[in-house]
Amino acid sequence: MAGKMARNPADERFRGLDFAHSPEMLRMFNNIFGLHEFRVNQLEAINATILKENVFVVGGNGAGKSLCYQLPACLSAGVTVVISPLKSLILDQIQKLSELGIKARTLWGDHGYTDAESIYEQLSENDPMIKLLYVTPEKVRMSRPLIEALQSLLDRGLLARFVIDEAQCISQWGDNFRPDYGTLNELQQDFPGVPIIAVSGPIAPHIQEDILKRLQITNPQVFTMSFNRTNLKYAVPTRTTMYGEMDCISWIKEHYPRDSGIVYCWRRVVCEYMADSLNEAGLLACSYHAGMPNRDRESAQNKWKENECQVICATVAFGMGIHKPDVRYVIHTFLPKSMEHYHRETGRVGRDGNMSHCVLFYSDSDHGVLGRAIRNDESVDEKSKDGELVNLESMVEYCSNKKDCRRIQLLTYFGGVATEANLCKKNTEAICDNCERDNTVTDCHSGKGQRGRRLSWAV
Ligand SMILES: Nc1ncnc2c1ncn2[C@@H]1O[C@H](COP(=O)(O)OP(=O)(O)OP(=O)(O)O)[C@@H](O)[C@H]1O
Repeated sequence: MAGKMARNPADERFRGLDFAHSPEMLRMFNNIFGLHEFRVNQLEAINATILKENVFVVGGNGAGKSLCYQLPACLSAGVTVVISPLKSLILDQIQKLSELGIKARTLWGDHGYTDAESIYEQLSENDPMIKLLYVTPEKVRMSRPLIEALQSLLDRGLLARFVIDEAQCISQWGDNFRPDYGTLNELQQDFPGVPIIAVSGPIAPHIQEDILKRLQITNPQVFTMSFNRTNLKYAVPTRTTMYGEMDCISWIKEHYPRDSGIVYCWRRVVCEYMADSLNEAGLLACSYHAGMPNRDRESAQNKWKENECQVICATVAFGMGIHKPDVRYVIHTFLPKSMEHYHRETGRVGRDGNMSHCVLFYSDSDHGVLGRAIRNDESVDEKSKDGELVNLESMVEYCSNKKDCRRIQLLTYFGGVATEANLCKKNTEAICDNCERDNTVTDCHSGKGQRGRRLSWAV
């Protein structure tokens, strides 16, 4: 049942601007958010959310998923509670909302007592000014004062909805690094009648199904937003050395000798080796990984954000919650864990809409090395390992496919709606490596993607 819904396009009931809330919603869309045209399925997801449906929104990076709950939050009476995994993501959102004049606050584990007390006080008012309250999953499950404040909001009819952001963290197939996400299905029993909107980054249909099953959301309306980043140019060249430092140096010097970029490395030690190699070659590089003291990590990140350092050589932990608009390239020097990881990691470039590159330096040997690492990982249970190995196979398939359009391969994998405008040939610049070769543009036209599956063109 859930699987079927995950693939279905938005329900027609939620289309259009004929609802009682539409005029005010449109006014806020234009005047507060400064936006003029809804993106694919955005209006439908917003309407369904305002109409108190349980909603699941899935889409690529920068697709505009946040608006699907931020706009309803402004329009609804009461407080929208957003559960988000990372402080950096939370702070980024709150800053953006403050700039728009929307009152958003956060409570996290180490929040100062006075701030927390003032927030609880505001939540106890008859008509709280706070429209969005951001919390971590740990906080919402463990903090007695917060649970009591939410219960009080519920009793007074002021708990507008729960938003589960970064819902891909719930799946055993994806990022199961936050166990408290796994208990969020209890929200429905603890706060009956409060709608839930789950928001996920790029995930394949089988992972959507897994998340819906785990969250046990009653009758969810599923909306898929775009996975296609038309300004990104994908390529998978062969890696010529073990760590790919020479490949990176010559590629960066040829394409972006001065622009901002990210080089993802497999291990912490490789980040440092890569940064040293790039610096020796005359490129300004910093390393960033969890083994560094906080102070050094922050300093590297700030230097990179301020363009004092051009390339950041990091493990994939880097980038979540960092919205630097002018990142021109992301290079992977090893095989990403899954198509989901790859899509998310490459999603960190080109947020300003300008042409940007996603280069994956691949070696056939990566398959065996990563497969062994997964099998030998004692911290992961056998079932999760099986999921990770299946994910890895999809990634290998993508890298080994030298024929089909990369964009189409990605879209097919994510089960997104492909339109004529999604074709590489429609992008004057951002044509993938496979389409640049002779006969492959014809394959794009035939609509054949990965494993020969056909895409449904909505033209
Ligand atoms: N309808 C729209 N028209 C133009 N810009 C939009 C629209 N909706 C959202 N945006 C803009 O797109 C950018 C990305 O939006 P948002 O942060 O909601 O994306 P997201 O899907 O949550 O991505 P991520 O998962 O990467 O955070 C923002 O700058 C936002 O203002």
